[in-house]
Amino acid sequence: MRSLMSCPAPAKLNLFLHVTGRRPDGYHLLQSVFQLIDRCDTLDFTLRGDERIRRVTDVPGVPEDSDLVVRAARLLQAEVARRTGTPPPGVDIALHKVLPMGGGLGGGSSDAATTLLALNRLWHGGLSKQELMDLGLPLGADIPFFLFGETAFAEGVGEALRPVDGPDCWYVVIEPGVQVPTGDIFTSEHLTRNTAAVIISDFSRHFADQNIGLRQFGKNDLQQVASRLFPPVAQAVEWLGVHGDARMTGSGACVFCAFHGEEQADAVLDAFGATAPSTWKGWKAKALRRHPMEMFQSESCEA
Ligand SMILES: C[C@@](CO)(OP(=O)(O)O)[C@H](O)COP(=O)(O)OP(=O)(O)OC[C@H]1O[C@@H](n2ccc(N)nc2=O)[C@H](O)[C@@H]1O
Ligand SMILES: Nc1ncnc2c1ncn2[C@@H]1O[C@H](COP(=O)(O)OP(=O)(O)O)[C@@H](O)[C@H]1O
Repeated sequence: MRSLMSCPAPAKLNLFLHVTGRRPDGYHLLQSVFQLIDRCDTLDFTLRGDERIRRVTDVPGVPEDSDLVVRAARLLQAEVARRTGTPPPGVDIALHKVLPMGGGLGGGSSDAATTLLALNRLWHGGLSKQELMDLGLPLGADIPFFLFGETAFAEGVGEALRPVDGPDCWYVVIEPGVQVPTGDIFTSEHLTRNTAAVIISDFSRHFADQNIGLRQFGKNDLQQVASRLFPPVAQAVEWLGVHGDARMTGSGACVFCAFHGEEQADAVLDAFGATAPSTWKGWKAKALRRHPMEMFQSESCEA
């Protein structure tokens, strides 16, 4: 049996990230806007003749069985088997990582979301978008957003999502050569957990105001803690801050800044090549209104 499907897993940026409280189980209540960008991991799926789920590429630091891609595939396989009475065929998954781990770009969650979308189709699973979101949430709080598939205002731990318009722009993103473990940031005694709640129209009004330009909305409450624990994060914010309103995404470590055009982003990357530390990486990406797998059924995956 052979059916090959090649699919993108895009990164996200948190345009702002407020910690507004804490649930009884210790998880933090957030408000954020998630923005998709056109920098992606790629996953190739090949159906097998048996029922095994295998990752066939090496991902340094992530054993096969703990990879979110493998865990997501196994969850869906069990769910489809429960619904149809027959387990769907196994699959070989080749994961080609481009997105850094512990970067705040949601790479692992995006890989898992793409896996759920691709296998739901390959297996004719018939799960709705909401059912896939519910299945993915226990694996990672960012997974529902990638399945939601468009710029979103997020609340709860990131699972309560509403569509919102983000700015149409280019981003320069810096990877400052460190990996930030999300748990270390949320457990810090220095984290503030009481930012006042905003409403979705506060965000929309901010970017509708012509005088604001690309100045960012709100703040990232995790940035101060990450900067303290990982000084290269603060250094990257300072470096990029010379060129615009720079900020960290998610729990870090990556730092980003918005620009109206690709040429401006290119000019910043020229300066980056000349003056930034050699341990950092810098690249540009365009804001995406929608997930590239939205067109999934027709074009963006070659089945
Ligand atoms: C901060 C965000 C913002 O988009 O993204 P990343 O920076 O990871 O991309 C997410 O909320 C990351 O959610 P998620 O991807 O589920 O985080 P995990 O790595 O599973 O969380 C590691 C640990 O952080 C803590 N944690 C996580 C999320 C949250 N809302 N409250 C928490 O307290 C929990 O202790 C959890 O065990
Ligand atoms: N497919 C995967 N890609 C990346 N990381 C993964 C994957 N599966 C599990 N992980 C684990 O999840 C952690 C967080 O990775 P990632 O989602 O890329 O970063 P972040 O949550 O900071 O955006 C990694 O350090 C790794 O241990």
